[in-house]
Amino acid sequence: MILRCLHAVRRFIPHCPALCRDAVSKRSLVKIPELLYSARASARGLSKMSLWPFSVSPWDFSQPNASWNAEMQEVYDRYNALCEVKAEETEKKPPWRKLPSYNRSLKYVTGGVYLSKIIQSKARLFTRNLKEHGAAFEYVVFMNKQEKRCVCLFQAGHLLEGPPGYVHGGAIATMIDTVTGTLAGYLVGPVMTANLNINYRSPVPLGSVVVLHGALDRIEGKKVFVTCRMTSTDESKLHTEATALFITVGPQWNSFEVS
Ligand SMILES: CCCCCCCCCCCCCC(=O)SCCNC(=O)CCNC(=O)[C@H](O)C(C)(C)COP(=O)(O)OP(=O)(O)OC[C@H]1O[C@@H](n2cnc3c(N)ncnc32)[C@H](O)[C@@H]1OP(=O)(O)O
Repeated sequence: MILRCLHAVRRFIPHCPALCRDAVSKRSLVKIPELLYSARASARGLSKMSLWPFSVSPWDFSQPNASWNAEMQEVYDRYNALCEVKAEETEKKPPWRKLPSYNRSLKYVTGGVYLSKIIQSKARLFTRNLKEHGAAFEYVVFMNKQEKRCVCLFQAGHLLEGPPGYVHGGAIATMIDTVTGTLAGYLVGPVMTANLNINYRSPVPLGSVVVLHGALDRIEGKKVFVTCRMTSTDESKLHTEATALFITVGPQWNSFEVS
């Protein structure tokens, strides 16, 4: 009976969040304790989590979940606490802000006049296209707009293997592109990656937690230069260094053609 109701609700909510999709499967009943665990894991996260399966608000993938290991949770708590610290007495907003993360970054951008509606509706952000927690990219970005920098906590899941036991270089590049692109986009609006240069210094063990430190280098007209370092959580070990160039793209972005 419950499942029939859930199916009926689903039919009338075409774009319900992942949780709602989960809720209509029998497996979802197994996932409910996991959600409650997540909620307990972060009391702060609880206020922002949607435990109500029929919510039409988009699912925020950067909330703590049961797949996070103790290190990920500990570093998250540390940065999350900064989001409530005001810079000065006179400062209204704290300098740090946790960014939400959805599985469509720009749901209503057409992506091109010839992109079919089916492709559009099925399109998902590359780093957020798995329902299984912890399998691939578990990450959360904290932004400091005043200092024009951000940090990203990244726990690399088992599906990101490259060399045995270590994270694939392409997965690392994906995270660097995501973090630097998010920073550039946050500061100047829509951008496209024009150039990404990466030096891999030491391999990242699968399942480990690392921190990506993104910083604005400079802006020259349409060009936005960003640097990124990937380190261990205590910053004692450098895994990767990178520079990225983004080009600001205006409203014409909507009219890109897909050949
Ligand atoms: C708030 C935000 C939240 C976001 C959440 C989402 C998270 C996800 C974030 C994920 C993020 C993922 C993001 C992704 O993955 S984006 C996907 C990967 N990137 C692409 O597919 C981009 C493909 N390329 C292009 O579309 C164009 O070439 C672009 C748009 C990049 C430039 O266009 P165009 O070619 O028409 O350029 P222009 O004529 O206006 O030139 C302007 C200036 O730029 C200089 N230039 C150009 N190219 C290069 C180059 N390669 N090296 C050095 N310089 C270069 C150029 O010389 C000129 O300089 P100047 O003569 O003025 O000095």
